[in-house]
Amino acid sequence: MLKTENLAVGYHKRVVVNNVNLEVKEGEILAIIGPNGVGKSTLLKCIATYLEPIKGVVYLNSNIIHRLKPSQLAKKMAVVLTERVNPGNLTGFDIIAIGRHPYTDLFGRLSEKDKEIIINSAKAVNALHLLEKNFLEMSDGERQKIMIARALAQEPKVLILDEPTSFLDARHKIELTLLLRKLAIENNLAIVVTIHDIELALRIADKIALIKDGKIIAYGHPEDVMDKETVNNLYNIKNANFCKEIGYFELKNENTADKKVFVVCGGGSGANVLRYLVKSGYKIYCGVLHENDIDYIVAKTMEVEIIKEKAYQPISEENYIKALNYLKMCDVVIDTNFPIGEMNKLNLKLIEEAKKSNKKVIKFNGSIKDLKNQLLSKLI
Ligand SMILES: Nc1ncnc2c1ncn2[C@@H]1O[C@H](COP(=O)(O)OP(=O)(O)OP(=O)(O)O)[C@@H](O)[C@H]1O
Repeated sequence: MLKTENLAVGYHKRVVVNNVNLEVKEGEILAIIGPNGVGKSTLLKCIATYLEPIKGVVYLNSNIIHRLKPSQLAKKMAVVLTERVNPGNLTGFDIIAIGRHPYTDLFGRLSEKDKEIIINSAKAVNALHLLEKNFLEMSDGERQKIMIARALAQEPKVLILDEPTSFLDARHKIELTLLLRKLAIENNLAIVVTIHDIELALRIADKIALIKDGKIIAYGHPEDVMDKETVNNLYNIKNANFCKEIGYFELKNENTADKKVFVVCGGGSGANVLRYLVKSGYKIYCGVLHENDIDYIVAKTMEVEIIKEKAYQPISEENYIKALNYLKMCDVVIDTNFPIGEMNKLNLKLIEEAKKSNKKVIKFNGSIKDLKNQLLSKLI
């Protein structure tokens, strides 16, 4: 459907992104990701024909897109840019109606069919209630919906969006990304979108292109492309790690509080405790964790000291001894109500050992507030 071939984009012959070879088909979402200023919008503007390529070609089906007449292109491609627009005293309906311009007569008169399409476009983005509302009186999320409805009213095959989530709160971000997914599937649209939120990108995109240093450094299915090294390298991240399995960032465990905490966890009982401790700067040691355990994945992403056990294997005596040595080094032990089964009953023994040797043991009751107070009282 839409394809770039050896494309170089930029301004006044200064190349910003070189050698771009991307493709997006009907029903697919391609997300373009990268740090500020790398050229995501420039690439998008070239694909949308607002900029001529410095080199290479953009194809829409088999047509060279920059050779299509604007009137031909408007029926095939719609573009939603980031810039906040000030259209004057227009309602939601009026703005969406602009999307019908490629189809209306010289005087811009709307037919009954045009009106029906405008209403259906508003419906598709859940914005029927905004048709009568003045655009200038809408919230950012409402405006974004209307701008997308305007694009839909063009009845395009390709939808190009530049940072559509940038002004939106968490709920509207999720709503909008789900909407894009729905549009790709139900309207069979090919969607190209730049997006800063890589956690959302991972969840909605079929393909992802990562831009850095003037080129595409990775391209493919997000699940394949976005591993810790690639994402950390993309953003030069030093104090956090991207977790491929879960698709989000965790802060790294850096010992700034000069206190060592031993956490016995498993099956997710420790994830929030670990997050709190990392934020607070404690040096963290974990008991033995199975390598397929959710707490293992979280702790590993944080670069916490862990003793790893093979999946589905009972904890070995050797690992138990290692854990005991860690435990001795720590100022306090946290028991997170981890699940105790045959596989990890030695972790329970660790808690007993800690109590026997008069270590300070905190039983986590689910409240981080209580944990904080107990830590403060036990560690002073
Ligand atoms: N109209 C222009 N003329 C000349 N240079 C420009 C123009 N617009 C952008 N640039 C430059 O091109 C480079 C890429 O900018 P672009 O806006 O494409 O980056 P971006 O990846 O979209 O950034 P952001 O994430 O901050 O939106 C930057 O160095 C920018 O200064």
